[in-house]
Amino acid sequence: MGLELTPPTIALRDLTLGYDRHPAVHHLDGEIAPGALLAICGPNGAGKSTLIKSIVGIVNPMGGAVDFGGAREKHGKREKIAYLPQAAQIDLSFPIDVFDMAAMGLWRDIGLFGGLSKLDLQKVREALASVGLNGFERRQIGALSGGQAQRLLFARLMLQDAAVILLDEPFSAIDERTVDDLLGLIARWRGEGRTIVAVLHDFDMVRARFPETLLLAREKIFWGPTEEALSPENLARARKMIEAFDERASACVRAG
Ligand SMILES: Nc1ncnc2c1ncn2[C@@H]1O[C@H](COP(=O)(O)OP(=O)(O)OP(=O)(O)O)[C@@H](O)[C@H]1O
Repeated sequence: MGLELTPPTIALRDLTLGYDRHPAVHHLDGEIAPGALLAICGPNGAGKSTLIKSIVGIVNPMGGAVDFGGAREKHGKREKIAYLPQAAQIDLSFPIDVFDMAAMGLWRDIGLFGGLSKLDLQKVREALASVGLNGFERRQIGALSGGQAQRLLFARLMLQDAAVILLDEPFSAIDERTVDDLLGLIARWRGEGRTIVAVLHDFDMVRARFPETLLLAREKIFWGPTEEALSPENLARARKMIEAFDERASACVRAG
């Protein structure tokens, strides 16, 4: 599948994010270059999901901005961002089969009530085949294993044909073979010039596959080459930073 739009530079400018006026991410600056393959790492509660959601536009900044350099509106269309939330936030219990679920990746192009053309049907079949789900087209999604469900979600992402793809812990509770297959897809997307940002906890995988890493612990600990980002010193600083926040949190609870 060719890339219709070149990815924008995504600039985070003094970005502060939070919930109910409690900041979760502080004063973050940095740029995600077009075609970047960026891992976001950090302890639990570091603000990784919150950051991803702010790039998608689900969480609004308390301060600063996520700046697409005016490129979010191009050719009369909103720049497409594909987003895969954490598995726990995805409801796979509704009655729909694998084929129709994957085809939902095309809805921006065909509209909610548009029919699928022959070419669309072909695209869906190809996407399912490329994640190893041929033969599963008419299976209800609730009857898939965790790994098969994740393959399906990757097929749907692929059909969105977005210039920017954001993945929040895409490999938790997924077996090694599925992870390898899905990492292969990510490499293919990168080869097509897409920007890919993934929240990941497996440092070995990040070192092997992701050239650039943002190590986050409520604020930027390091953003740059992965080997440096994940140095023992930076990881220790990230842990300390989160512990400091936890202490403050429990002090507030006691005070309340
Ligand atoms: N909807 C929400 N309402 C209030 N607070 C929230 C909400 N979502 C997240 N938070 C808080 O914001 C902080 C950052 O959470 P976030 O989920 O971004 O961290 P994370 O780095 O993705 O963590 P994990 O690795 O555990 O998924 C945490 O203190 C969390 O409790």
